[in-house]
Amino acid sequence: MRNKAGSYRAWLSSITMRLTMNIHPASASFANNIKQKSFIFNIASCCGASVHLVFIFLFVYIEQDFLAWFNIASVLLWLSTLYFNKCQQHAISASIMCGEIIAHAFLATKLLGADAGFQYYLWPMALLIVAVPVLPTVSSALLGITNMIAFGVFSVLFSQPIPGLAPHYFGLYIFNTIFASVPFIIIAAIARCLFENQFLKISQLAEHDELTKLYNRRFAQRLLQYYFSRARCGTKTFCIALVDVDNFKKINDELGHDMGDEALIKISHYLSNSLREKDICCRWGGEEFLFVFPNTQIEMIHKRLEEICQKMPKDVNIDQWHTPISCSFGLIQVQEEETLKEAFKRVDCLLYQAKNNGRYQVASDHIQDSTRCEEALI
Ligand SMILES: Nc1nc2c(ncn2[C@@H]2O[C@H](COP(=O)(O)OP(=O)(O)OP(=O)(O)O)[C@@H](O)[C@H]2O)c(=O)[nH]1
Repeated sequence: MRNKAGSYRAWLSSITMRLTMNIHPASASFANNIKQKSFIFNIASCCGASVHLVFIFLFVYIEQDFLAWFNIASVLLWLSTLYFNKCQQHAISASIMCGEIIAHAFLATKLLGADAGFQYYLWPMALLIVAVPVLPTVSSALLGITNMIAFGVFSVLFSQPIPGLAPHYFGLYIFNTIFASVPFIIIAAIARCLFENQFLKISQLAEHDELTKLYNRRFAQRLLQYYFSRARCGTKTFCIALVDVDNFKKINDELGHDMGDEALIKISHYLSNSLREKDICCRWGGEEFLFVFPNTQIEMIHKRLEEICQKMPKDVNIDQWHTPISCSFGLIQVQEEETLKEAFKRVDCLLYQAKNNGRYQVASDHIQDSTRCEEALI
């Protein structure tokens, strides 16, 4: 019972933490976020100020002087939000916009009736406040709900048409529904684009190695799981190769770690550029790389790797380093029913054998047999 209450409290506190969480200024995405918020809010400020400017003429035309004067103040308020956007005070901007929209919807529906449709502006405002993270999640959700409650209340409270306005209702309704729905769609589309963009950037960061820009080990593991599950169905054969730079420690020791990094970048470029488009090159860790060759037979890949291996000392040149740069390769064709662990044991074993036999060569189960290789490990 106590355990249940404890886990409930932990769940509640984790939810509360998430809901009230703000982006920390030290976060890498902070600068990017600020730019995107400013972009959306500047669009909102400009749209808001322009629509309210049009309202002034509209209210003069239908002889609603009080609303026309009110809208002069509204235009100034919306323009003032541009200043707050510039100062990165988006929460203040959002509060001003929200307050103005609620007050405007209240006055316009009270004086002109809900049939004029001025309450529809509460919808895009609710979307803006909830979709763009300028306020903590709880506060923005509460403001969004407030907008929706206001929409319902105004629609019901002021549902009686105002007798003198009957000829204007159709025009006002069309005008308001268009001018309220266009920002709604624009905000939703921008939020979607930004979300997709961020997601892409985060995936790039999560799947790529910082130094070489190749796919990293996390990605490689997911990729292998995918190919192993396909291979288990018996239709698709694939090969994997483990590649290790020979005597890399010497480069680090003699030229320093920074030059070692430079060398790793050049080696990774050479290796990845030597593969076909459908093959995948990942940095497995340190000076080790993993190749995945989908839907391929080992005979062909073996020849290809021999070529890559042979050409490497000529094609990879590092300043101040006159010893030829080379790699050793272990290559296997993954067998049906073989597990990832078993396949890695085999390929690792072949790489070990290539190293043991003098480096700068390809050891493959197409030529070597893996029993001999396992013996070499003992
Ligand atoms: N500069 C740099 N060095 C790295 C990086 N990752 C691993 N290393 C270095 O790579 C070297 C690997 O050394 P070893 O495992 O002894 O292998 P090796 O010298 O290449 O010798 P063999 O593999 O036996 O041919 C170590 O000196 C690591 O510090 C990196 O990201 N940058």
